[in-house]
Amino acid sequence: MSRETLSFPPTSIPPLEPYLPLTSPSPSSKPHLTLTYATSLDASLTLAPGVRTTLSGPYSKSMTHYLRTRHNAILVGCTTALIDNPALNSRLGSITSLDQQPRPIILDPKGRWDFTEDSQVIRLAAEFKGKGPWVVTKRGGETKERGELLERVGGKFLFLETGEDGRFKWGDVLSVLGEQGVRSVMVEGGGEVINSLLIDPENRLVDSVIITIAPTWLGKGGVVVSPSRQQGQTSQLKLRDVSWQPHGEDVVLCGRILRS
Ligand SMILES: NC(=O)C1=CN([C@@H]2O[C@H](COP(=O)(O)OP(=O)(O)OC[C@H]3O[C@@H](n4cnc5c(N)ncnc54)[C@H](OP(=O)(O)O)[C@@H]3O)[C@@H](O)[C@H]2O)C=CC1
Ligand SMILES: Nc1nc(O)c(N)c(N[C@@H]2O[C@H](COP(=O)(O)O)[C@@H](O)[C@H]2O)n1
Repeated sequence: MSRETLSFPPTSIPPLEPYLPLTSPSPSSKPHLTLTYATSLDASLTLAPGVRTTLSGPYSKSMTHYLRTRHNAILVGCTTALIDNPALNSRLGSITSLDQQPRPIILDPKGRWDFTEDSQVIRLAAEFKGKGPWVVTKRGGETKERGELLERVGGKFLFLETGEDGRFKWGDVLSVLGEQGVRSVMVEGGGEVINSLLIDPENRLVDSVIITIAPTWLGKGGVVVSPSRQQGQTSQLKLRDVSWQPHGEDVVLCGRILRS
């Protein structure tokens, strides 16, 4: 149960601002995509598959909750939804209206996320402490009962086709969210989601990255951010416009992907 109340100091906002979505974006453009996650010094998101690991300290955690208020939507893969049972809302004490909460989006092509009314994200939506989730699935990935539960809390299923690899194209995901009025998406993870976005061949999907680096090594065997190199790839995937900010004992790295 998440009953905490967080605060983020206004003085910490200006360094993040250049990497955040515009407050009045053009409705015709692709939604702004911010890739944001917490990592260990050895690029792990979690100690082992199937495990939730806390990496962010209290200051960077508050920053994440501020970022959540600055995006229309927050997206995770269904394994993260299954393992973490996340809240996916913002617990900043300054929030006064549901409009300030991001829309949780779960990528779940096969309907593996077995949510019930006790799932955190559903419960919080029922209590108006977060928005009802949108579950992006393939036809057949939905059930009537789950559809009704989503509707009761203001969520819904969105349907997309997958490719032969069983995956949605990221461009299609962003298009369907754009059609629903979403102008900015904060992608939190997990590993597969992040790595697949980073191997997008033209690097046109990710607008900015905001990464919390915790002063810890998790060791081998975790879920790691390390995108597969494309066949014949010799260039590095680099960031530009980089800035670093300390948040307690963590360091927050902001940047934009350098396009070759
Ligand atoms: N430190 C941090 O900041 C964060 C840590 N985490 C951690 O990450 C771990 C989970 O990561 P991981 O195991 O890699 O799983 P993910 O959360 O990335 O989910 C992967 C699943 O999501 C679905 N999916 C992902 N991309 C697509 C796509 N393009 N099209 C269709 N479906 C897609 C697939 O479901 P299917 O297989 O059913 O097709 C896939 O197996 C957890 O332990 C969690 O705690 C998560 C977020 C942030
Ligand atoms: N920023 C950040 N730091 C960590 O240490 C984390 N483990 C995560 N995980 C992500 O946050 C979600 C949990 O959110 P709630 O607190 O339940 O709202 C989790 O599902 C990951 O996406 N993030």
